[in-house]
Amino acid sequence: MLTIYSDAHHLHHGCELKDGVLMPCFEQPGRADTILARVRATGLGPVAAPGEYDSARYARVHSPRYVRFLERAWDEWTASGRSHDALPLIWPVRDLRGDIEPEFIDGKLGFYAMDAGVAITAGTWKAVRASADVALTGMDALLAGERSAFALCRPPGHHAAAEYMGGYCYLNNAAIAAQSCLDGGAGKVALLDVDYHHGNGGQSIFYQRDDVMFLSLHGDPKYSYPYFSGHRDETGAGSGLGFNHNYPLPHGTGWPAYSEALNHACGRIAAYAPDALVVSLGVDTFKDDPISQFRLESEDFLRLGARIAELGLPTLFVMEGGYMVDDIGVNAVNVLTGFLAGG
Ligand SMILES: NCCCCCC(=O)NO
Ligand SMILES: [Zn+2]
Repeated sequence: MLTIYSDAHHLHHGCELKDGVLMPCFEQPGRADTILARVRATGLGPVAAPGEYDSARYARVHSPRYVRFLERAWDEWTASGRSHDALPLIWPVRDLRGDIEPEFIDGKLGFYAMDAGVAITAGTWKAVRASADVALTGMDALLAGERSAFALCRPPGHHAAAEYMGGYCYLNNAAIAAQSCLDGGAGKVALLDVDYHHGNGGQSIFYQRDDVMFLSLHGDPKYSYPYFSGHRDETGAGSGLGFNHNYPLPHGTGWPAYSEALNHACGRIAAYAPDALVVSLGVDTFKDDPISQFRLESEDFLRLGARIAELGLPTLFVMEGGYMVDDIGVNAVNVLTGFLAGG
C-alpha cells in the first residue's frame, strides 16, 4: 500500500487549553513519526511526498474566507504585537452575532473555531496545507488506479467544517479528498469515520448532499467530545436526508459491540454502492488512549481493516486521531495490514 507523508507536519505543535490548563497539545509530531517508522518497519509499501495543490482545492469544501483566515491568521496575530501561540477564547454562541466577521484577529479566532483545541503558530498554515495535500495526493493515486492508499495526515481534519476549526483540526483532509474524488469523476463516495470522536466536520460539510454518504462510529456525545453532534437522529437534511448515519457507542465499548455497529455501517455502504471509500482513521478507540474511553485491542485493528476490505472498494485511509504514541504505529498500521490481508 502506498503511503503519502510530508515532513512539514513538524512545523506545527502548539498548545491547547485542556481541563482548564494550558499545556502542549496532545496532537504532537511524535504521532506521525511513530506511524511512519512502523510503515517502514513492516514494509507496508512505498512512501511518497505529496504534490502541491492550489488552495482552491481546499475551498471545494471550505469557504474561501475561512481558507484565507487560516493562511493569514499568524501574520495578523503577530502584527497585533504577540509572538506566542494564538488560541480562540471567545465564540459567537447562542444570541451573539455570528453573521458578521470581526476585523480584529482575536474576534476572527473565535468566529472560525468551535473550541480552544486549535492553536495557530508560525508553522501551522504550512503544516495544515501540506496535510491536505497529503490527502489529495492519496486520492489522486486512487483516481489513477491504486486500490488503496494511506494518507498519513498531520494535523488531522475530521472536526473541521466549512467555516470552523476545532479539536486539533484545521482543514478537513478526508472531506477534501472525498470532494476531489467526485471532481475526478466519481458519482458517489462513502466517508466512514472510525475515530473515537464524532466527525462533526465531515457530517456538517456533506449533511445536505446525497453524493457523499457520511457514517461515524464514536463515543456517545452525551458524555464524549465533541458533545454537540453525533446523535443517532442526525440523518441528513434536504437531498442529504438518509445519507448521514451516526453510531454513538457507550464508554467501555470493546470489539464485540464495536464490530456489530461496524457491520451495520458497512451494510449501509454496500447498499449505497459508492465508487470509492474514504476512511477517517483515528485509532483513539484503543483501550489505553489517554483521552478516549473505548476498549479496542491492537489485534482488533487488524479485524477493522479486514472488515473494511470486504467492501471491495477503492479505499483511501486518512489519518485522524490517536494519542497513545507508543502504540499508535502498531494500531494504525494494523488497520492497513488487516485491510491488505482481507482484500
Ligand atoms: N481537546 C478536546 C479533545 C479533542 C479530541 C481530538 C480528536 O481526537 N478528535 O478525533
Ligand atoms: Zn479522536
